[in-house]
Amino acid sequence: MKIGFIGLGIMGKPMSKNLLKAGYSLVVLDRNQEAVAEVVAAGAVAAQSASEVAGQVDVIITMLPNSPHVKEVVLGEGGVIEGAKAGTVVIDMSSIAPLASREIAAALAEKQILMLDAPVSGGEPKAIDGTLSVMVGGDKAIFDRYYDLLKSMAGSVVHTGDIGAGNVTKLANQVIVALNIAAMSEALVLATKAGVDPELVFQAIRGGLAGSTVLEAKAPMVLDRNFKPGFRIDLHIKDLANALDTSHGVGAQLPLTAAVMEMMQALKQDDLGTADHSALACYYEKLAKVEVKRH
Ligand SMILES: NC(=O)c1ccc[n+]([C@@H]2O[C@H](COP(=O)([O-])OP(=O)(O)OC[C@H]3O[C@@H](n4cnc5c(N)ncnc54)[C@H](O)[C@@H]3O)[C@@H](O)[C@H]2O)c1
Ligand SMILES: O=C(O)[C@H](O)CO
Repeated sequence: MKIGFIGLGIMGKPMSKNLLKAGYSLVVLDRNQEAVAEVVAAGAVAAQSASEVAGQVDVIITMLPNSPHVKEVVLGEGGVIEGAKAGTVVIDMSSIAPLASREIAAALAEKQILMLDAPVSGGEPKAIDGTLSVMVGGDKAIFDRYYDLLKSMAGSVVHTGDIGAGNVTKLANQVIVALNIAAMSEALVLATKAGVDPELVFQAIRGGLAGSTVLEAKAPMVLDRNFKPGFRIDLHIKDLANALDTSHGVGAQLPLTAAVMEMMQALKQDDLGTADHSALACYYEKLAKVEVKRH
């Protein structure tokens, strides 16, 4: 099967390489020509525009930063909608606003182009290993048809409802991840300030009830002072903004999410927007005038 893949960033590059390894033929596009060259060297063919990608394939995967990027690439001038024939399927794996997914799907439906929203969790390490968690919204029959394709990049692929449900699920994921990193940061700063080695605290608690995937992935980054993304604070601000917007629309209250959003915005003001979201620890460190690190 020939697949289009648009967006070869931190996540899209390893995901596209896993599709090549699984035997799919790929037509790829990104603004970053270095990323394109790397995936072409692994066996893909490059295209010059999204409409050119769409003209050569039956399925197009997008892995772009946010709603405006997906709208531009799919519906804009030279976009997917201009090159795709009726029956083509767009699988948007970016994390975008659920409302935007529904709007893009409705515009595509006017040309009989189908869509799934299929955002992912697991970060760069799981994108490389092909063990991402994929959460999918859209027609169940289309989900079933493309389950194997998605599974070749993932450890789990779960259909959570109609179009937009994938991104609602991803917002729930992002709330949990943000609050977990905040809790971890708060705890490690407390221990450090109280004179206990944070590395020993991590070793002591990781097997207990406080242990988590977030603690395993992010505590070592804080202890090593390694804030290379990973997942940028800027992108997490985007997700929390989408979560807060969605919560207002549906009448849910997210007081902890709102608090962590303010912390992330303060870090962006301190020029940490491009740092990994584990740099949330720096917010607490600044308040407590202490640094969490291995002794
Ligand atoms: N990084 C993570 O750990 C992670 C994990 C899960 C989900 N996500 C989500 O996945 C999506 C992608 O994240 P990422 O970290 O790979 O971002 P990234 O910024 O590394 O990659 C985005 C890519 O899209 C390309 N791009 C942007 N606009 C384009 C356009 N108009 N035409 C062609 N290419 C264009 C960029 O050049 C870049 O290579 C985001 O929605 C993010 O929230 C990221
Ligand atoms: O779940 C994840 O992979 C991170 O929170 C980035 O989206």
